[in-house]
Order: sequence, then C-alpha cells, then structure tokens
Amino acid sequence: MSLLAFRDVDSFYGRAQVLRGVSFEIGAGERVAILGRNGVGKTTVVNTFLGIASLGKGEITLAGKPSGRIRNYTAARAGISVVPQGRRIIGALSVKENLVLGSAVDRKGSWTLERVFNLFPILRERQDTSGTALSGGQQQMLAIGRALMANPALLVLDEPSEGLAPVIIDELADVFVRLAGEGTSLLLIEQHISLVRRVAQTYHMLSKGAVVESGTLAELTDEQLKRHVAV
Ligand SMILES: Nc1ncnc2c1ncn2[C@@H]1O[C@H](COP(=O)(O)OP(=O)(O)OP(=O)(O)O)[C@@H](O)[C@H]1O
Repeated sequence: MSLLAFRDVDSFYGRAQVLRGVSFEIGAGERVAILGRNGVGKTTVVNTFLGIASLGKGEITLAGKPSGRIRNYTAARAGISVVPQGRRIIGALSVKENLVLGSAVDRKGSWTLERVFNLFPILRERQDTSGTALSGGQQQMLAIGRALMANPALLVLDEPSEGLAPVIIDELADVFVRLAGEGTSLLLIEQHISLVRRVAQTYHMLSKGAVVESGTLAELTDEQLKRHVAV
C-alpha cells in the first residue's frame, strides 16, 4: 500500500511558489531519500503534507487516501511521523515528557517508553532532565524516540545528521537500518551522502522545487551527486 504519495504537487508559502509538479510515492517497507542542495525545497515537501506550506495544484495521498484539507494531525493519524529539522525538543519538558508527547496522536502500535529506552538507553538514564539539556546527538535520539511513540508506518527524517559528529551519525544509521528491518518505512531528507547510501534504496533529486532525477542509490554516480548536491 502507498503510505505517502505526491502527484504533480505545486506548493506555496503565501504567494511564493516552492514546489513545482512534484510526484513521488513511498510504499510499505520502502526507504526513500530526497536529495538536493540547500534551499531547493526538501523541507517544503514535509511542510506541504503537514499543512504548513499550502497545496496548489496536485494531490497528496496519505495511507492511500486523498488528504483533502490537511490539518496539523492529519499525517500523524495516517501513520506518518516527522523528525523535524532542528529537532524541536521542548526544553520546559523532561526527556520522558517529550517522549510521552509523541503518543498524544493515539495510534495503536507496539512502541512504548520502555521500547524507546531499550533503543536509546541514554534516554532512560536522563529521562528526568530537561529535553534541551541533552547533547545534540542525544536530542536527535529524543526526537526520533518521540516520533516513534506515535507508532508510525512511515518515519520522516529531515536532515537528522545536521550538526552531529561522524560517530553519532554512524550510530543513527544503525538505528535507521534496524527500524527499517523491523518494518518501518523511511523518508530520509539528507545531504550526508554516506548516511543516505547506507539507509535508502531509492532517491528523488530536487532542484529549484522540481524532481529532476529519480533512481536507485546503487545507480547514482558521484558525478550526478556533484551536479546536484554539495559533496
Ligand atoms: N516558512 C516559510 N515561509 C516562506 N518561505 C519559506 C519558508 N520555509 C522555507 N521557505 C523558502 O522556501 C524555499 C525552500 O526552502 P526549504 O527549507 O524547503 O529548502 P531545503 O531544500 O529544505 O533547504 P535546507 O537544506 O537549507 O533546509 C527557500 O527559498 C526558503 O527560503
């Protein structure tokens, strides 16, 4: 089943158009990357199905159903959880409270605090500290844990490697591969190509708000990458 599909989508911030005729689809069990330089519209793909950027022409389907008017919980209810760029951890809440917030969408599934703590043991140790007192890597783990608490079928990761040390990025890659192995589909927005190559099977390359290339990571050459992504 299709978990998320864009068909010929244009999207806007006010009158400023960012996405131009974007089409792609993610099915159950798939691991898809969206690539491209800064400012080409990668985050706007996420913002469009979250209802932050407005949909012009085209159609978005969530869990196989046309989205209609998108509200802020529409994607989460349809089984799509987002780990946003910049993480958006709430400093006034403890680590544990940030995690519990993720379950507010009330979708059934197997994720519990205990299971998140088993995936990221450091979060168990620091569960009573403020979410923003954690290191950058730990905050990224918290953002991932919070998204998992919503029991997603599709986990969307917007630049998860941003600002993190290589050793932490490797650890996160292991976690993403493990989650995929357990059946969670992934949409990875990234410029860190070795992370993308480890995690994703297929890619869509964005340039100036349009998909200019799609294919498998195995076929993507370094030359193509240099053309579209700063490597
Ligand atoms: N909330 C917003 N309101 C108005 N314009 C925005 C908003 N968010 C992004 N933009 C603009 O939309 C364009 C695409 O931005 P977007 O964040 O989608 O790019 P990106 O590919 O994710 O880049 P980056 O890698 O830097 O995050 C940019 O020109 C940006 O300035």
